[in-house]
Amino acid sequence: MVDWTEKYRPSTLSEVRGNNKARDALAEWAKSWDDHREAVVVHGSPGIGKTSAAHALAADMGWETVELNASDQRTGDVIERFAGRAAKNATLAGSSAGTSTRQLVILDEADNIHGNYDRGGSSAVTKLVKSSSQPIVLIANEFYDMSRGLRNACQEIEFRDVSSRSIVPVLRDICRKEGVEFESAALERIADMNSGDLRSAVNDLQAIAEGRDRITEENVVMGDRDRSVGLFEFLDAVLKEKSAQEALYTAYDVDETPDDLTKWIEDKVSLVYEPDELARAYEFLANADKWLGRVRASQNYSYWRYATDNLAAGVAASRNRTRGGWTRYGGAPYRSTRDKTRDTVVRKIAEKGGFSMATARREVLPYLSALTHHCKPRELTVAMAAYYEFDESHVSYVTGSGETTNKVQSIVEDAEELRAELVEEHAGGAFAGMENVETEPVDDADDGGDDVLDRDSESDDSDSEPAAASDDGQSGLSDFM
Ligand SMILES: Nc1ncnc2c1ncn2[C@@H]1O[C@H](COP(=O)(O)OP(=O)(O)OP(=O)(O)O)[C@@H](O)[C@H]1O
Repeated sequence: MVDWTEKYRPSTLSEVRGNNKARDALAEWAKSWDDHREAVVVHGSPGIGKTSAAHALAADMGWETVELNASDQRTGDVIERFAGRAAKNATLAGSSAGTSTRQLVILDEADNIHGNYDRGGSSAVTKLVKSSSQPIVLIANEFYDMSRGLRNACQEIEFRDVSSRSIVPVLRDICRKEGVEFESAALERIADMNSGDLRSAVNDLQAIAEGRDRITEENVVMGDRDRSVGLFEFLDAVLKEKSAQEALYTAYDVDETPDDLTKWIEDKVSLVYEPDELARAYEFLANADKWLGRVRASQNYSYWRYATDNLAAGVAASRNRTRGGWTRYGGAPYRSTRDKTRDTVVRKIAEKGGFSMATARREVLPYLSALTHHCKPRELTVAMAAYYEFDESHVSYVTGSGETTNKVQSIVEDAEELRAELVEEHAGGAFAGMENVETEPVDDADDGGDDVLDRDSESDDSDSEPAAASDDGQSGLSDFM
């Protein structure tokens, strides 16, 4: 059981489907590199073949590759040394072999440099790009998230989402190689469902084909998706009962984020799986962790999809057989203090706004973080803390500031005052109403002691059902400024 997106990664540019023009431009860039010596940015949505194209290009040109991931490296300094060394090695190798072997430097997540590098990272990369003695391909989702200096220093090639028409032949080739029969309509449907993202189309195909030697259009249709699923039903689906495809769909119906689902599966899989199954499952979990890491580094939540593919379909496909019976799954998996703080913050946001946990986490939290980065503007940070009743640890989590700073403490104090004033002013009104909504203790995440969740308490677990918003629960921070 191997990951088909890896197994069928294009090995030459001609196997990269769709984007013919962009592909030709990339080949042309490489062939003429000696004349212009510029780096190139390849940008476009996740899963459409940018990284594959860079590797395939190197293979076609007979170049070595060095891959750097922007979010892995702490400082621009590291890149400079790393790429400098790569360049030097290449020169040495080239001169000793009497040929000019090139090393293609592939810098992934180039749109994510300022966020994750220490100060100066972006300019260090720009400097590297300008002075490199080796060709560099930068990969990015968002061209305009790169600094202007960096953009100006590079050629630019855009990859567009891959059309269904181009996705279908990729799926067809894989089916033939895997000996899976198919109805054309089934492959067309998979292509359509994945709107331009080849990685997720291939993942879907693998989940659907698991345990089948023929796939029909009917197999592709999602069942009843309009229900919510509890954690233990999800664990049973993945670890014991369901096909890879059904396990994947079940994962979409649990109101938990992929980080939490991954932790649950990691924690419980060994209660059910035998050693050979476990070994395969851990590989998929490692993949899921990789995608979660990319979400954290880039705040690009489209990667969640790939994490879910791995943690649900991949882990389910790692089983040799289905199992029945009842499993004592026990308590919630270990979570760090930071995880618990995050969960409390997300829950408070979900409750105040009437959002699902996933929406609070994916859409609202990043937005609040961006608005109040390092507690600026202060007034807005105070208003936010008042509205959501955040304490110091919550404010510092959201704003990315140190918890014990006087700044955070004084913000929380002011927030408490503001809240008291507003409650008084609006006595009987919306704010006071919210006060009532909040009286029930909804979160036990911060005390660390009683996280234990068992089957009996699952149904009254307040996690999955955020309290309804009060009348104007969605009215926004500006109302309190
Ligand atoms: N254009 C394509 N032709 C053939 N296969 C593709 C193509 N695009 C993606 N794939 C499949 O999807 C997988 C992921 O592609 P790749 O890593 O190149 O995407 P990407 O655009 O670099 O995405 P990301 O920005 O998420 O890294 C490949 O291993 C391959 O299986």
